[in-house]
Amino acid sequence: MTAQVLDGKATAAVIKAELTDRVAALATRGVRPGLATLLVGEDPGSQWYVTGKHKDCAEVGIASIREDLPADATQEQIEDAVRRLNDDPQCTGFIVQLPLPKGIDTHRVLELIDPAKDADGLHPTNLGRLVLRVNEPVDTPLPCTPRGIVELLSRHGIDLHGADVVVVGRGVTVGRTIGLLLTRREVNATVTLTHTGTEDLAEHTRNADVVIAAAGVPSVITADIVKPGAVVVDVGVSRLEDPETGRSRVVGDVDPGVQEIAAWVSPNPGGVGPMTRAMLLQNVVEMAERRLG
Ligand SMILES: Nc1nc(=O)c2c([nH]1)NC[C@@H]1CN(c3ccc(C(=O)N[C@@H](CCC(=O)O)C(=O)O)cc3)C=[N+]21
Repeated sequence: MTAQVLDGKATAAVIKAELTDRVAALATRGVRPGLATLLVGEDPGSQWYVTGKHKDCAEVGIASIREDLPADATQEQIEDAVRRLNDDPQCTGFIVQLPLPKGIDTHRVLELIDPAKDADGLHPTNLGRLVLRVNEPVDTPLPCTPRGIVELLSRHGIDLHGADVVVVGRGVTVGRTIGLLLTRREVNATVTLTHTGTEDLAEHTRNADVVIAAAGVPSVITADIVKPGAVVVDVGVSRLEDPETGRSRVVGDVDPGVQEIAAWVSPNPGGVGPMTRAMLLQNVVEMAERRLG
């Protein structure tokens, strides 16, 4: 038996179609959401991601603004760019593409973002509000990858009520924040957060109904440590050089053998990545809707 596919690409397309209608409804009320990206430096991977975000915006009718700074931009120049975007009325939400070059104080840059324009949902104010109001209707932007994972599962009819979820990896963008979404009353999962200090990872994952692998370690989740019939979400992104072609390819945290034992597996690419991008658009649309009240 092979696992069913948690199709992030197809699900993201459905969400983008819904957002297209919401953007059109905003237009009738005179509002055009606008996403800006701030990219520092010439890293090809980062440029590729940013270009993708602008394409996504065009697809749903969101205006997009691109600010690129050279790799040797100073802390002050980067902070000035953030202030400009905070003040730009065309920009209703923006992201600072990470990572920033070495020597830049990333936290200082991110804390300068106007929380009402924080499209990533990673500003300390928004993370704090999420913690404080976790079981109230959330009226702040939410972290895109965790939100995308919860949406990917719910749109495949997977009920997490009472499920034992094991999260692997304690990074800020996924591991540390996803438990906040999964333990909201309307989701009601039980969450265990594991990390490199965990004594026996396998003991945790073998008992899990759902494994969310966000460690960034290729094939850390193998078939022998997954419960038969489990749901496995592959968030990890590692780049490995293919010795035959010399080209780099993306590999996830989930070993292909897991497909023989799990009930559901998210492909990578084609799973969580497209959902993250769709949730960025959703945050931007919601921020624009909130401005109208
Ligand atoms: N401020 C900020 N916000 C981010 O959200 C952010 C960031 N910085 N820095 C980098 C990471 C990475 N990230 C991805 C989003 C989508 C895919 C994605 O859609 N991937 C495709 C293709 C993967 C491929 O072939 O390379 C897929 O999974 O199918 C990947 C990675 C957002 N990030």
